[in-house]
Amino acid sequence: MSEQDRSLRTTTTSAEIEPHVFEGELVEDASGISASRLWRQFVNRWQRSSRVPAALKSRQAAKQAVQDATAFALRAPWRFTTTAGRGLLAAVRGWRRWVRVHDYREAAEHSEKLADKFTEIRALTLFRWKVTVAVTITAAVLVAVADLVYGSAALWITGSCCAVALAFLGRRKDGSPGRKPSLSGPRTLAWTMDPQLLVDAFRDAKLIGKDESLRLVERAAHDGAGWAVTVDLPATRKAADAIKNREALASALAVDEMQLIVERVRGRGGHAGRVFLWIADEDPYSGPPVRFPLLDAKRWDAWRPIPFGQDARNRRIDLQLVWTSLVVGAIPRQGKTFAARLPAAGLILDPYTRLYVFDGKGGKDWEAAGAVAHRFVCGDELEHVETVRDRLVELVAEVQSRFTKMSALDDAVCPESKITPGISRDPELGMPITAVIIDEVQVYLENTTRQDVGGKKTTLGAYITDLLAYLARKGPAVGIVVVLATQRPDSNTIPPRLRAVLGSRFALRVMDWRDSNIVLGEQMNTRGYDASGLLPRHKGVGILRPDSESDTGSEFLAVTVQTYYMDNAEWRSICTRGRALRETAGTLSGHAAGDDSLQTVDQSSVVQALGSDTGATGGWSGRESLELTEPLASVVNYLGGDLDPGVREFVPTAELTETLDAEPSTFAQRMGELGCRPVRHRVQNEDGDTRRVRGYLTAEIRAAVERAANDEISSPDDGDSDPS
Ligand SMILES: Nc1ncnc2c1ncn2[C@@H]1O[C@H](COP(=O)(O)OP(=O)(O)OP(=O)(O)O)[C@@H](O)[C@H]1O
Repeated sequence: MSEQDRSLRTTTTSAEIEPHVFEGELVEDASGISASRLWRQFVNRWQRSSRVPAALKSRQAAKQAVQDATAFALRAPWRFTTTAGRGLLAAVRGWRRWVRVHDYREAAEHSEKLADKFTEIRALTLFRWKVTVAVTITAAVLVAVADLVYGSAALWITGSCCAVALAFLGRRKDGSPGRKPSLSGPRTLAWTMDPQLLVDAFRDAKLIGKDESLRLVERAAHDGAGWAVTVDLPATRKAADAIKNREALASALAVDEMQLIVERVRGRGGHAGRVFLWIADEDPYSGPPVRFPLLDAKRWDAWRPIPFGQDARNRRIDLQLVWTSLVVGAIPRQGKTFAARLPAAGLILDPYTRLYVFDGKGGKDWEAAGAVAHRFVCGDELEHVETVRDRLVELVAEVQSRFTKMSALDDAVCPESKITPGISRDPELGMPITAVIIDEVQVYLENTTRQDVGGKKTTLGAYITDLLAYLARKGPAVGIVVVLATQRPDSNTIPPRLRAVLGSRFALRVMDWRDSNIVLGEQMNTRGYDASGLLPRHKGVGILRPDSESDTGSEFLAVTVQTYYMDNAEWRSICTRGRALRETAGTLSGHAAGDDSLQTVDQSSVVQALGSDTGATGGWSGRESLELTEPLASVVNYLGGDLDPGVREFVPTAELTETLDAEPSTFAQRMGELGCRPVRHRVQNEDGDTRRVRGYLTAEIRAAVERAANDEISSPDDGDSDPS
């Protein structure tokens, strides 16, 4: 058989056999394979199992685990203690929130119903305190009993259980590393429940130091439309500073400063460090205007304080007019005219009162007063300004004649050389309470028409200023009341010589603190009273500084007042009523009675009166025309004739600062800049004792004025610049 045949056969054979060969697996010997296979399977599963701890999966991991376990064991006591401590803190905090009914209170605060819920909250707080005390006592008794029965083991077990529970409570949770930051909720009233917050607020406002605290004289209580609390400051702190820093305190308490009233508690039960706080629930001046109470009065007595407005706590604020004068200052449209018409209305309703009404605006605002006024001028033309001047000259002459008349009166009728209600109503004496009411007084004070007064050249405006200053200074004793309103309360419009003698001040909103100080008095902004901070929407709201010298001098330095509201129709009806009252009493006179004739007046005696008092002519006070700088101008104005050589040698600093209402250190500094140095001088008091006081020699003041005349003193700026 050939090679080819063999190959063909093989091919053929294999082709024949192939269909009978099946797929198969090569199987090793069974006994040798299974043990190693099982081990590998086990190792495989052990390594991959998530249930087997990593530390047991490799030798290296086990070593690391042992190291970690050792470290953990060493750190465990410390960690347990801190965790339990954290738990204790959390527990105390939780208990505090619970016992103070925090959740309920917050809900009430959010819905602004805290005031309504106050009693409920207080009752619940008390109840929870009782529960706390009961639980504490019970727990203590149980532990004591357990200790007696089972020995100290019971204490250890209880302590351990508590520690574990606290540790559990204080454990760190993912995403809560330590204290949770919280969004601040309304903190406005939180202090009412927690006095500590009040202490914090005083600290934040820098009214007390870090280590100082407050003493709560009375717990916070809801009073009217706000919360009231009385506190005692630490011994080194003054209530006046709290009043001064009202804004900072308002910020610390998270309220608008308009809502916060800070008052010093005076008189019985009060002292220099006792502060009364009242926080209004909402803007106290946002409500509707309050009706003027005298609208319903048939008549009024000018000697009685006249209702003027309400403070934030809705307390009525009255204005005493007899013995004093009033200036109202504000930017336009804030309620100046409306405010000035309130005292005018009170005076109109007294038929024994005589009125001089001058309206520099010339509108309808005062028109109705023409029916009742003894003298009435409405307009800003030169003829009007001249008429105002003539009427004031007439009145100055009358003041002189009243003094003469009063000096001749019997002691029984006139005991104190001051007008009395009896004198003012006696038709035979002819000395009724006489009010000079001038709206937009700047129209008259700023008139620059040249005027010759007693041979001295001056302006019409300056002359009117002198006349008004005389009336405001000398007039109150004989029943003259000056009420001025101006929309330009700057130092050029109301010169210091006039400003210094105006007793009561009312500042509605003004442009800045300087203007506010011009109306309210020097340094008033640094004492916490700044009318530039009043809001434009608060029409008729202003800061009232009543005359501290008047007999009814109030206990507060100044107060924010919302004036009563009297619309034009009501004002007209008051004027009509005033006229009817005068007709009945037979006191209708002058313009209202159709008599506008000018009285003949001895001009030279008027000039002389002004010269010896306000200094329009001659005398040392006449040096005001030099445009003296402050405070020299006010000093010269105040001392007047006392500055003449040989009259008065020395004037105490305290007298000047008190009279001029100046801050002593600033006053001394400015006087020093003007070359006046204080000296110590012996003065005799009323008891005849002598003592040494600081003050100024009038010769020094004269010298400073002389230097001003010689232009040795720089600027004539008499602005109320405030160092603050
Ligand atoms: N007590 C008040 N309560 C509410 N609104 C008031 C009060 N007083 C005045 N107003 C309102 O303020 C507005 C301005 O008042 P007023 O005319 O007295 O301002 P003014 O300061 O005299 O303005 P001007 O300088 O232009 O004369 C008035 O229209 C009045 O409605």
